Amino acid sequence: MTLPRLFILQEYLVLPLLAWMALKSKMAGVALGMTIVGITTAIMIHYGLNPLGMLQANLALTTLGAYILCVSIPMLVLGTALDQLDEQNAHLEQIVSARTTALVEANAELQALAHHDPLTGAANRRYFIEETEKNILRAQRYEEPLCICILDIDHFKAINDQYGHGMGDQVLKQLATLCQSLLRESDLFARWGGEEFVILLPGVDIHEALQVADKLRMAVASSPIRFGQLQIAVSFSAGVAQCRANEDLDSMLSRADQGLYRAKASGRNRVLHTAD
Ligand SMILES: Nc1nc2c(ncn2[C@@H]2O[C@H](COP(=O)(O)OP(=O)(O)OP(=O)(O)O)[C@@H](O)[C@H]2O)c(=O)[nH]1
Repeated sequence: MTLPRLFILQEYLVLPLLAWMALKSKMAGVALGMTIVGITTAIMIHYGLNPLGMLQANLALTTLGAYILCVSIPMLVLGTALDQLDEQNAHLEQIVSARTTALVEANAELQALAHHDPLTGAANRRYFIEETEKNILRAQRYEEPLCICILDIDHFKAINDQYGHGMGDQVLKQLATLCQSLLRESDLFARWGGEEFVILLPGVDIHEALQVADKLRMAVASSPIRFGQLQIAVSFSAGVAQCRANEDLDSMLSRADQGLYRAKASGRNRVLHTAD
């Protein structure tokens, strides 16, 4: 039996279906689509429902074979191209993701460089100023105590002159590491410049700040700095100031500096605050 030409499975009507399957499932879709078309048409031919409008089954099967060959080649090309496109997209996504990770890491490194002193690893002057100014405003608003401390290594020039800059750098590094290990997480230890360091002590009044600074002073004085075969004793002098109402960082630094000056003048290796 031959189906009326209008109602039979028109070969070109199958093409949009195959193209759709190729787009959806790429090569797998093309293979599945061609299999469904081939099997369905072969079964129809077997039962005499000749979808290709031919009376002779063997002629219809030959035509089906040729049809499948003609349709499958462009569909396979399409499926392969889409598969390759997918692979390229996945590869591009990998590259973008790797570059994004590298950028995030580089950004974190830049942030660390922008906030830290390269020699000692302590916070740098700029970061200290930013953080301390914020903390001063907060402390004044909530009427909480806050102190800063300036410490300066004693006779540092003599250390450089006598043992060389390598030893001088080692002193700076080891002193910074030791002091940081003795401070709270909420404190901020920073290199102000040269052999001078500053400490932000939030939530701490002048009595506690003097105690903290003295604890650091004693620890430094009793921990000789080792560099190669050399071992030397180091000390520092420090000045401390507690934040007053409406006072800014410059004023606090200047008062702490007066304490430091007095500590140096009265023999070094001590911690003092301003007399006023
Ligand atoms: N090794 C080294 N030396 C530095 C660095 N920055 C500054 N200095 C040296 O630190 C020395 C500071 O000397 P001074 O300001 O005279 O102070 P001091 O010798 O410690 O004297 P007092 O503070 O009065 O006890 C100078 O010789 C600087 O060259 C650094 O990063 N590494």
